[in-house]
Amino acid sequence: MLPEGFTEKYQQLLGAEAEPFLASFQNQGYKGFRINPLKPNPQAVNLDLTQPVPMTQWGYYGAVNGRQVDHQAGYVYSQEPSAMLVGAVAAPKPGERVLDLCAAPGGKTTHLAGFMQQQGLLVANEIMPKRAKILAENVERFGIENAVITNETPARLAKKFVGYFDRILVDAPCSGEGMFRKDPGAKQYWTPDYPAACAQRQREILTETLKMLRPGGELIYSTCTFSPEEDEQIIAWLLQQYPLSVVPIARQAGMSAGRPEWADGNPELAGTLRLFPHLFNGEGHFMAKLRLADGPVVAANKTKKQRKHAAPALTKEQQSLWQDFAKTMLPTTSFGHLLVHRDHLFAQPLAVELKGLKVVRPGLPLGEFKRNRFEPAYALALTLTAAPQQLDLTTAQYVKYVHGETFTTDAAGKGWYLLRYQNKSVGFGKLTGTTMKNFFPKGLRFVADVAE
Ligand SMILES: C[S@@+](CC[C@H](N)C(=O)[O-])C[C@H]1O[C@@H](n2cnc3c(N)ncnc32)[C@H](O)[C@@H]1O
Repeated sequence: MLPEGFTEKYQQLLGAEAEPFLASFQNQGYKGFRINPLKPNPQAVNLDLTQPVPMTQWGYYGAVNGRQVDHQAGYVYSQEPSAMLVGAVAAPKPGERVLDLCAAPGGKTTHLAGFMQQQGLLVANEIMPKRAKILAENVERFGIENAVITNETPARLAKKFVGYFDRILVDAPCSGEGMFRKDPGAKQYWTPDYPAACAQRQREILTETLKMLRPGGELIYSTCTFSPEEDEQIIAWLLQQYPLSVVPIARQAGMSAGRPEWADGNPELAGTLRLFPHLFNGEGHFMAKLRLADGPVVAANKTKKQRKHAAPALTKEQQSLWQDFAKTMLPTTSFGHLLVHRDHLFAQPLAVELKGLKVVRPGLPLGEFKRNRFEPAYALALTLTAAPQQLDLTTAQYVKYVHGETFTTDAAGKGWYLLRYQNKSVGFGKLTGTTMKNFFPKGLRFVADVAE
């Protein structure tokens, strides 16, 4: 059942089209997934790749099994098909400075990273601590090297990153009307006043966002709701408040233009994109792309520019432990800016000043210094395609590994091994004699489903 007031609202807005629109809520939704272009042979997955999602380079219709190696090794991300168009519209270029402001659980972040090809800086932020942790796990799984993950409010980020980003995605918290079919729980919050309350929060978020966008940069705004208050009316407000212009989004069959008449009539609004579930094989979504005019940075007086950043140096001992590991285990030893935080070693793609911010991960985790040894991070393993010392696991060994068990092997060497299964890097192990010690992260252990 749809919430009271919802049906009447859309009957009024959509007229004759309301009937098929409302009827679509009775149908089953669509499942989708994206393959990961950051991995070698991204197509090498045990999934059907015959039904691509239109306009998305790496998106397909179908369901992912979270207990199989394709998921564990970060070859796939399960994502609702309409949501994939947001990343496709944002399409950052390698080398850009990109902010994904409302990023958890990471559907768009992982998509943006695919475009960036490990080059430039991707700051993925999430305000809710628990969700930020899930975001970090997905970034890790996807093997993303150039991401910094923060757990901040937009206002606090805006103080640090004045006019800094080339591209910002605001996948805004919204009334979620487009998810009523996929997630019936989303209906419970809806009242006729809810969209206006969400719109107020969206304007607050966007006010901070604009301070962080460089002149000439692009803002991508998206919601998973149909409500004009949170969609066209937000874009109309942005166009009134700031020197922004709409970059029209190309449409394919089943995709609809934004409705200027649902806001202030500004014809530019027709360049935004709507996805309706009765016209497109996916859930409800709205997205817009806006360009900030060249000129001064939009910023409040009290904000500070990013300062030159001196990363905390490694001690001599740390340097030698890291170099010993890198020399024997890594194909390259150039990892951007190295920094140590509480005995953990990270590589930052660009030197970024994060002092005072709640940081979940300041760059790619490389490992941890423990007494007189270095223990490599799981995240590092998932970025590697090969290592001088590596072992192809049998199915039985893989099952044991992701379950957290040791296993025996007759491999000849000793010490760290990059473990691989079905040609995918799945983690690190450490060989002593014939026993491979398990370094699969405790919190991620699972019972693998290896039945094909
Ligand atoms: C639509 S979801 C993001 C989905 C994500 N982009 C993805 O593709 O996986 C919106 C996010 O905004 C966060 N959020 C809620 N209130 C916020 C606020 N005031 N400022 C910034 N983010 C907020 C929510 O916790 C939520 O994770």
